[in-house]
Amino acid sequence: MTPSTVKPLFQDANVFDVDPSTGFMSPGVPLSRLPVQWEAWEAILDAASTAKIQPGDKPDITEQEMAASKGWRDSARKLPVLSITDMESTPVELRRAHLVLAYLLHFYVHSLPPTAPVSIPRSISLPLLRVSIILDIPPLLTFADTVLYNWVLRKPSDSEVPAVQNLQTKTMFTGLIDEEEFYLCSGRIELRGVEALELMRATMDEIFIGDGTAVRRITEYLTTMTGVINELKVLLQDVRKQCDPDIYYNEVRPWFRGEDSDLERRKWVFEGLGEDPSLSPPVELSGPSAGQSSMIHVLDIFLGVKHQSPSPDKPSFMSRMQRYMPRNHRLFLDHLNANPRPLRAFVMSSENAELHDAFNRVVIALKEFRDAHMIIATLYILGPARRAAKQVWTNLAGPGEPLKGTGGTDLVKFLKDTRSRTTETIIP
Ligand code: HEM
Repeated sequence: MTPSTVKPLFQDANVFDVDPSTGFMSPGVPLSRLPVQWEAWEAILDAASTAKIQPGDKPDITEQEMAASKGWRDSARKLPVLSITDMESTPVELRRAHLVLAYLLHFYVHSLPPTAPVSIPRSISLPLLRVSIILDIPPLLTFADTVLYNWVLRKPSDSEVPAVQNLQTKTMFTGLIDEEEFYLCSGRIELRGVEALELMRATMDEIFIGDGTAVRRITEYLTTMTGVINELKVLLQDVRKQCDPDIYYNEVRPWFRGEDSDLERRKWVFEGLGEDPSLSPPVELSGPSAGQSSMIHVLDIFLGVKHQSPSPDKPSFMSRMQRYMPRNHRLFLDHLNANPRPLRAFVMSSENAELHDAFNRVVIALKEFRDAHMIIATLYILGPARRAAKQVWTNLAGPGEPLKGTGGTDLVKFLKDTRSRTTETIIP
């Protein structure tokens, strides 16, 4: 294959909804309220926040709080099934609709008493299933809903690219700064990562040229990228500044559980599903995880980090998480994966010591990002789980079984594995 016959991989990034300024984040401020036709959804979502609906398995939940939840759920159940026909060709409305309906779904399911059957009313289930089919993502809360399409500007700005510190979260379960900072930490990483995307694009272009000048330029790009990934690590560690681990674990995280993390292993029933032949039951429902961040997946693909599944007949967690990404971002990852000239092979065949070093330093930076991430996961999940009077996660797992992540993973083993896979990418 000659350079002239090969189309650079990143050339059509826009086609995949990867914006040159905001990367995987919405290219402009996302729609913050649906048009009046769907105001009933927005209004009932506001009502959940105003009534301060609490998780049904909150250890010290009061009679009053249970009554408020029940009142809210009754109102949600009484809503009419609104048609989505008029938004079908308007992606920004579809995305906001998915977000609003998914928050409603999680409010509904997780405010139920812990042993009540999970039966999602038609008013929520039918439009959510329909919107999800068009968007080609599962009908529950995803990373895109909580982060990519869930922000406004803190202060008005003329700049096309929002400054990382100028983001504010739009929709939340608790309204707590801890929840907001949990989302914004990821949002800042997405925005800061845009430079890494640009460096990847430039690197791929140079690989297609492949001469001595290209090797020198790639070495420079990789060196810059190491600095960017180090900054992503700092942004991750900064979550500790305003997100308290116990508040996160006890008050925010319970809202995120998917069907596969349900404490009572209840099946989620989507009412009305059988009355519309175009709908089929969801296959798998994992809660939102930053494991759905395309940014980290792109870095893995670019560097050649290969994640493996614990069993050969099951997809790896990372490939499973791609099902939860916006469809075009998933296609972008497939496109990059099909790269006929991967960077790692190019570096190995170049036999250039400086390029080797620069490549390995990027891999080490990503490994160090994962080291920091493990410390964060320990601080925000393992620590509070041990401290919690009622250890919900260990209850789920049963005595002697490992602690589970939001995506249903054996948390510690899984995070150690992804880190090992990163280390294995270093060129000896
Ligand atoms: C307080 C902050 C965070 C906590 C408590 C946390 C926790 C976790 C947990 C428990 C998992 C296991 C998978 C699951 O079941 O969901 C996970 C995976 C993952 N998280 Fe986080 N996370 C945090 C922030 C972030 C951020 C900001 C990012 C980057 C945008 C990130 C990226 C990932 C990735 C890529 C995975 C897949 C495993 C890997 O690549 O190593 N996380 N996280």
